Amino acid sequence: MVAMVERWAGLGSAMASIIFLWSMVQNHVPVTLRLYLTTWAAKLAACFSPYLQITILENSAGRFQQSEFFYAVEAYLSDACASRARRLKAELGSDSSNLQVSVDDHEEVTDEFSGVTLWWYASKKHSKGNVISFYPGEDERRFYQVVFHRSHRDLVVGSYLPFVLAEGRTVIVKNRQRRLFTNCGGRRRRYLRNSVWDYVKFEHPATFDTLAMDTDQKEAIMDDLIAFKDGKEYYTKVGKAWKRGYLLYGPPGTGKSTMIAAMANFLDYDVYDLELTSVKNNTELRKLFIEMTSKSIIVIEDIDCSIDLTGKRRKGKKASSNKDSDNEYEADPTEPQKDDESKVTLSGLLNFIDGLWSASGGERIIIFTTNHKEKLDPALIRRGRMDKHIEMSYCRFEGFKVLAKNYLDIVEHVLFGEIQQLLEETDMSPADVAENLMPVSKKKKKDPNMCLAGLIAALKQAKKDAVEAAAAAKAKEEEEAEAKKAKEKEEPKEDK
Ligand SMILES: Nc1ncnc2c1ncn2[C@@H]1O[C@H](COP(=O)(O)OP(=O)(O)OP(=O)(O)O)[C@@H](O)[C@H]1O
Repeated sequence: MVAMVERWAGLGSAMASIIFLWSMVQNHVPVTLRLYLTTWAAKLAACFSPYLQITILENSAGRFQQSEFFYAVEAYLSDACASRARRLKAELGSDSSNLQVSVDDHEEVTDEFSGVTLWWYASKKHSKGNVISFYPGEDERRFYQVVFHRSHRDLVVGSYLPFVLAEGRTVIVKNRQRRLFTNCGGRRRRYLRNSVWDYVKFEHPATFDTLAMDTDQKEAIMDDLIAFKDGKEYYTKVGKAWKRGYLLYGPPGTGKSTMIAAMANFLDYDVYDLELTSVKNNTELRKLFIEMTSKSIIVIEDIDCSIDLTGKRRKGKKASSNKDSDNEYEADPTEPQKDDESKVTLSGLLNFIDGLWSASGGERIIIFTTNHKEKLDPALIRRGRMDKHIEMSYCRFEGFKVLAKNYLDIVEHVLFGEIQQLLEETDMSPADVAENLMPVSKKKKKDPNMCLAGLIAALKQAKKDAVEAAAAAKAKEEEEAEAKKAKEKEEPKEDK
């Protein structure tokens, strides 16, 4: 042991002499030659070094996929080694009271495995060349490196790294903080995060229990989701990409967005809210798809408003916040019209839904929502693309009972009979029913009688309005028929 120490001390003084000489020489050597010598010195040092290093990049497959191994390492180090690091970063965990502390970038930490010491460190690399950059930018790739003695190579590759992967996965599941991604966030924020997506924590509380819907329909959807989630082997066996499409259609306020949140909570998936009107062209769309992770739900709301079914994207903003006019877009007259190559097209969208890109990563659900199913191109919603079409409809008694439990904590009431009768005769959305069950004052909150009486009044009013609207429509129809008849009578006279 002493001899070994002496040998290392000798080596240390030799190194000190070399460094001293090098500092003297480099002032008199041209820059190009200096770079050349530095590169060779690094290569030489690597050859003689008794240590090996393994790099784990954040992006694998040429940047197209985020590496699961990288995130497993990140989670493992945070959990197992963070206590030994000097510089840490802290973030809020899955519930806001849960603080997650992890190792900061450019920090080195040690780990022990079967009596062997390993050194980990995190850094960033510039994609164009070998320059290590310490500033956030679009072309930076994060990576972890583990350094160990070459005699432990088999142990590290065969046992340690698989151990890190398994432990990291467990930590990820434990700390999983689901995210709601959007492509509408500020460009600057996305740039700083080095991603085309911006995100916030996904916190929607909806579940299938709180969803007002026919019980059988609800159970069928949950069964379908479970079959999908557990279906990896099945999809591989039949040679299909592991993805599933759902079309949610129905009038405004019937719970399409709520259903998406319930699905995400049920499956424990992230949600990507894709706003097509903010996507410049098919190339940008491809980039967005590539950067989505697996175990995610991709949502395109009001699909009939985003894509012109002749294949061209509509431009401009929503004309009004009025639900009934949600499908209308006004062209911006100040903006010059661009040619088709600079737009997202229907065929571009279809390519990414069922093209090769959609298969990378797997375990993805794609959901379209619309208030007007009949306006959609059959190609867009055919089975295989949108595998399941789910109608979200007006509130009936079964749905109402769920809302009464959610909002008033009651499962029975003397007024339920009258409400059931009215709900069968009137089309009212669950959103409107829920609105009537919401407390408007402290007093009303304590009194379900008042809420239910208010709902009965609203249902009666809605029924009356519907009868009047139907009578007015009928009268108009009759008037038009009369006018047509009168015109037909007059026309032969004129001919004479
Ligand atoms: N089926 C439902 N079950 C429980 N709550 C519902 C349901 N439908 C609507 N709601 C309530 O109404 C609100 C609006 O519903 P939601 O946004 O899900 O409707 P939507 O069908 O997506 O509407 P739009 O077509 O206008 O986007 C929700 O926040 C929720 O509180």
